[in-house]
Amino acid sequence: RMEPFATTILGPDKWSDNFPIANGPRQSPIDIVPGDASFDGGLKPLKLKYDPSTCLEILNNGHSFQVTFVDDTDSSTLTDGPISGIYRLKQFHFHWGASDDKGSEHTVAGTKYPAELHLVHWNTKYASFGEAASQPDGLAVVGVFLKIGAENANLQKVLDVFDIIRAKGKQTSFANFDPTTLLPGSLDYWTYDGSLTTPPLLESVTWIVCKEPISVSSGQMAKFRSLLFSAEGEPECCMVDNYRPPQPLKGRAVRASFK
Ligand SMILES: NS(=O)(=O)c1ccc(C(=O)NCc2ccccc2F)cc1
Ligand SMILES: [Zn+2]
Repeated sequence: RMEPFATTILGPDKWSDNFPIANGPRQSPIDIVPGDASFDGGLKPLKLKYDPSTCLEILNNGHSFQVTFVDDTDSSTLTDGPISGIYRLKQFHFHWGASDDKGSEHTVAGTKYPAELHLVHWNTKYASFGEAASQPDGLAVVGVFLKIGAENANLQKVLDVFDIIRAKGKQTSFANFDPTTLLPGSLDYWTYDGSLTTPPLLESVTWIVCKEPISVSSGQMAKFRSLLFSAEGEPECCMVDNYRPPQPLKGRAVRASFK
């Protein structure tokens, strides 16, 4: 059985050697058990306002691919939901498996989805993403599950540039993409206090996980798996299983925005 991130120097089981916070009190992802989540009528609907003109580039960073946004103004923001203040969109990326039966980081009553989208935002009460990332209320990540079904035309716009960013370190300009097109019809969500799911695993994330998945076709999932963990000139290593498994809840409450 291939351990997740087996192809990187440090698999998730070994992250605690260099990042002791890996065994901390608010680590992510988690298994979300809908029956254990408590409905909170005080939770506001998510307000996501994205300006496609802030979309900048797409890059293969060696553990996922990410689409990065210009974040020097409040053009693309997350407000309301479980958070207070204004959080700016920095980037979005995905996690996925070697096969359609795994790949998501969060699970729902033990169910794994083939992939999970993360839209990463930082609290503008801090000066930068880097500073916010070290604060308990610094980041807010919206998670969206991908479920095998109809081909997703909006997602395809991202997959169409994969041949250019196939290897680690490759990047290309990527303009006028609207991440709103990757959101499900319903923005019902679960929320809990967590962390980055890759090193440095900082415990600075308010997680907002949408209940409704978006669709992806099996062929599109194959395209995700055509990316490489390896750089040009290195032995080719397919980018798959770049997900951290669920971590202990350690007494945390998971709240639901819906009944
Ligand atoms: N999978 S996820 O939880 O959504 C996640 C989101 C962002 C990062 C990140 O930006 N890491 C680099 C980084 C970390 C801290 C400070 C600056 C950085 F660039 C890592 C994981
Ligand atoms: Zn992520």
